[in-house]
Amino acid sequence: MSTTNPLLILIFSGKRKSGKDYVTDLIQKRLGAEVCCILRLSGPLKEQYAKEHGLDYSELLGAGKYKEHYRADMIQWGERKREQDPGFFCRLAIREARQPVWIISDARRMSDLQWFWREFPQHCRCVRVEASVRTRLQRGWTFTPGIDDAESECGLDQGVQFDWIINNDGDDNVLNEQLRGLLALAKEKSGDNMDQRTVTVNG
Ligand SMILES: Nc1ncnc2c1ncn2[C@@H]1O[C@H](COP(=O)(O)OP(=O)(O)O)[C@@H](O)[C@H]1O
Ligand SMILES: C[C@@](O)(CCOP(=O)(O)OP(=O)(O)O)CC(=O)O
Repeated sequence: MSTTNPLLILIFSGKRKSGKDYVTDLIQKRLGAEVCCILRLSGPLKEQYAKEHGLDYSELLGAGKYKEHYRADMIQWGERKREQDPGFFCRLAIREARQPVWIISDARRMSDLQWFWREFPQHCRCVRVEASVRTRLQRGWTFTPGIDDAESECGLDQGVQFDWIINNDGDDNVLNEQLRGLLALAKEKSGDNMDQRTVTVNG
């Protein structure tokens, strides 16, 4: 499989409603869509799951009850797929990425991190988005047994050396201040030599 070689891969994880989408959207706005793309591992997962089960993919992408109705089964289905092929969703997620900076907005499992580190050892950085339970509750989160205490939500709670931990409880000023280092690195990398950015992904 041929793809375009990234210069930086920012791999984001965090609990539900910690603000991963909010923070990654903000970073993409700062860098511009030609420089930075947002890739979701859950995108191809939902697409394949919908195909195999005769479901509505666009409804699964939404934030409504439809996705929640299928979430537990989707998690289990995705885990079975990953057991057979740990890179399955990672490869699908990056297939159309052309920008120099990639944001993976929803890493959940060690196998996802390991796949990226193995394929792109020079380019990966891990970022954790954190928000308090109180903030997450205000954003509409409710604890769901079988989901919030399972690997899908807790798989990266331990054992990862994060390059940045972003606290997302405050206002945009607090957030912007914490993103300075990360944005500076992305600008530095994407300003680097952008030649020879074609690579073959095997795993
Ligand atoms: N710093 C913030 N300021 C204002 N609203 C935020 C902030 N972070 C997240 N939100 C809001 O909280 C909700 C959950 O955030 P989201 O990014 O979807 O979380 P996650 O992707 O981690 O589940 C969204 O409605 C989002 O707009
Ligand atoms: C089956 C999932 O991929 C569903 C993920 O759906 P979203 O990516 O929409 O996640 P939330 O922000 O938590 O609502 C989870 C997994 O185990 O891979």
